[in-house]
Amino acid sequence: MTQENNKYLFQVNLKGMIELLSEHIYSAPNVFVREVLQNGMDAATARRTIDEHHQGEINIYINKVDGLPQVIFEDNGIGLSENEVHQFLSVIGQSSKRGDFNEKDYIGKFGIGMLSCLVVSNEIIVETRSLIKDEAVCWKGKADGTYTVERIENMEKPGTRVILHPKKEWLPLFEKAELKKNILYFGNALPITIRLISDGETEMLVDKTPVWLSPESTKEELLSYGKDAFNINFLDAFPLHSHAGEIDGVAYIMPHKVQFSGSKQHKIYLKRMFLCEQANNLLPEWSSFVKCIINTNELRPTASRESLMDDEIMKEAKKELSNSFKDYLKVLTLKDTGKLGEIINIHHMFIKALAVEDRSLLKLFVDYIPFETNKGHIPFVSIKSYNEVIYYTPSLDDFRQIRRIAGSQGKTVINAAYSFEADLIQQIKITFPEIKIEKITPQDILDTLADVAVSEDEAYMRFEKRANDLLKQQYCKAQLKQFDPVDTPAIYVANDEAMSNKNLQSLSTAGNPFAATLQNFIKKEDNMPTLCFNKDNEIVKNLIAIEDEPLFNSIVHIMYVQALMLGGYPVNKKEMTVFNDALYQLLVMGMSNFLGNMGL
Ligand SMILES: Nc1ncnc2c1ncn2[C@@H]1O[C@H](COP(=O)(O)OP(=O)(O)OP(=O)(O)O)[C@@H](O)[C@H]1O
Repeated sequence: MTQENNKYLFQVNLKGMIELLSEHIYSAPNVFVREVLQNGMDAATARRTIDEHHQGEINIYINKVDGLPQVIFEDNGIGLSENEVHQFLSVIGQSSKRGDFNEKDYIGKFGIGMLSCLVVSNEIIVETRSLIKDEAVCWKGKADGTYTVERIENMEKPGTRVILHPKKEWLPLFEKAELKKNILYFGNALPITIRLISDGETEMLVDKTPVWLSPESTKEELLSYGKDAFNINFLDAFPLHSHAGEIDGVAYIMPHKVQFSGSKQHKIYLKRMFLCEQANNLLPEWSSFVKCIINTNELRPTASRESLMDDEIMKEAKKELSNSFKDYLKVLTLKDTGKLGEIINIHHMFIKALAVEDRSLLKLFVDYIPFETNKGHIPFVSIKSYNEVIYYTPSLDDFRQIRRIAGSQGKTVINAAYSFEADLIQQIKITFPEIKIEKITPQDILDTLADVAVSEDEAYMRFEKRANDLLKQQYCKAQLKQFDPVDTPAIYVANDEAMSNKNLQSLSTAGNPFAATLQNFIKKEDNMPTLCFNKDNEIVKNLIAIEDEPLFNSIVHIMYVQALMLGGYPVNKKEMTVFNDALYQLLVMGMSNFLGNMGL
C-alpha cells in the first residue's frame, strides 16, 4: 500500500485483472483470432505511413512442436522495438494506436485485445523486429501477469510473430478447418493478404476486395455473394452508403414474408474486420425485410468489440442509411415496377412503416399498397377508384362486425387494426385531402340500419319485448331493424364501451368479490350491446309468429350466440350454456314432433 499525506493508491491484482479482461470481456474464445489479425492489419497500416506502397501480409502457420500444436500469426507490419514492447505490449490498457496521428485508421484502440489470447493459451510469445530500430526481441507474457523480454537474432525482416500453444481444452480451435473458419469469419473483408500454411501447403484465404464492397460488382455477383453468406436466395440487392460513419455495403431483400419483430441478423464490419451480426441502433426499425452487409470506418466499437457505440454519428448514419433504402425504392418506381410490385406484395407491412415515416415515399407508393378490406386485399389505387368515400376501422373487433353489413351497403372498409395501418391512413388523409376517408364504428352501422315502426305493429312490439326480456340476462338489448343482406337474420353490435360494460357485468354476476365496486365502473347503463333482428329475414318472420315460449327462447338464444360468433366476439361460459341448452331443446322438440308424426 502506498501512502502519502493520507492518500492511498489503488492496488491492482494483476492475475485477477487479466482473468477479468481476458475471460469476461469477450463472449467467445475464438475472438483471439480477430484480435491477432487486427493487430497484424494495424501494423501494416502503421508501416504504410512510412512506406505508402507497402503490401500488408499475414501468414498463419499451423505446426507441431514436440507433438503439440503451435500456431503462429506472422505479419510484415511495422514491428516493435524493445522499448515499445515494454511500453505497449506489457501495459494493460496501453495502446500505440491511441493519440497517434493516424489513430482513425487503426482498428484497435483500447490496449487490451492481446489479452484474449490468454483465454486459449497459457502464454503469449511475441517475436518482433521494428522497422524503425534495428533490433529484434522476444516477449513472453503469462496469465499470472509476469513477462520476459530478450534480444533475438533469428528475425531478419521487420514484422511480428505471435506464437500460441493452445490449452488442452481449446485444442479444437487450433485445428486447421476450425482456424480457417474463424480467420474467414473475422477477416474475410480485410484489405490485406492472408495465407494459411500447414502440412507444407499454402492456402490463400484473403486477397481481394470483397464483392459487397467493390463498386464494380454486378447485381448477379452481389446476389450470388448474398446466397453464400446467408444461405438465402434474395429477391434483390442494392447498395447502402452513409457519409456519416463512412459506411458502405449492400442490403439484400428477403424473398419471403418476415415477422416485424423477427430477428435482425446482418453482418457488420468495422474497418473491414467483422464486428457483429446486430446493429439495432444503426439500421431503421422497419429494416427486418432486408439483410445487410456493411462496413463502417468511423463508428466506434464498444470495448468488447461486439457492438457499436450509440452516439451522434450513429444517429446521423442511421438517417443516411434509411435514405439509401428510400432512394432504392424510388428508383424502382421508375425503372422496375415489376420488382417493386413483388417487394410490396411480400413486404407491404414494412413498406407501410416506411411510408408513414416519409411523405415523398407515401406519394410514390400509395397506389401500390394493398389493404385488407371487407372485399379482400385490394391495392389502394382500386379502393380509391371505386369508392367515393373510403371507410376504415382501427379495431379488429369492429372490422369483423362491420365487414359483412358494410359490404351489403356497398361500402369498402379498410381494416386498420394492424401496426402502422392507422398511422398510414392518417398520413394518407393529410397528404391527399381530396380523398374522402372516414372512420366507421359499429354504432355508425347500427345508425344506418333502417328503423322499423315497431310501435305501429302489435306483433313487432310483442316480439321486441319478449326478446328483450330474454336477452337482458345476457346483458344485451333486442331491436327489430331492416337491413341487407336479407339472409342475415341478426347482427350483434357493440362499441368498446358496451363491450366493457358487458364484461364488467359478467364478472360481477360470476360472484366476483368486488362485484359492487365493479358495478360502479359500468359507464352508462343504457350502453348495452344490441342484437338487431332483420325484419325481412325468413327465420325472423317466422320467429315473430311463434307463441310457444320454450321454442321462441331456444331460437333467440341460438341466433344470439350465432351473431356473436359471426361478429368474431368471444362467447363466454354462460352464453355457451344457453346455446347448448337451446340446441338440446330444439332437438328434443324436433324428435318428439317426428315421433308424433310417425304415430309412435
Ligand atoms: N502485430 C503487432 N505488430 C506491432 N505491434 C503490435 C502487434 N500486436 C500488438 N502490438 C502492440 O501492442 C499493443 C497492444 O495490443 P492490443 O491488441 O492489446 O491492443 P490494441 O490493438 O492497441 O487495442 P484493442 O484492445 O482495441 O485491440 C498495440 O497497441 C501495439 O502497439
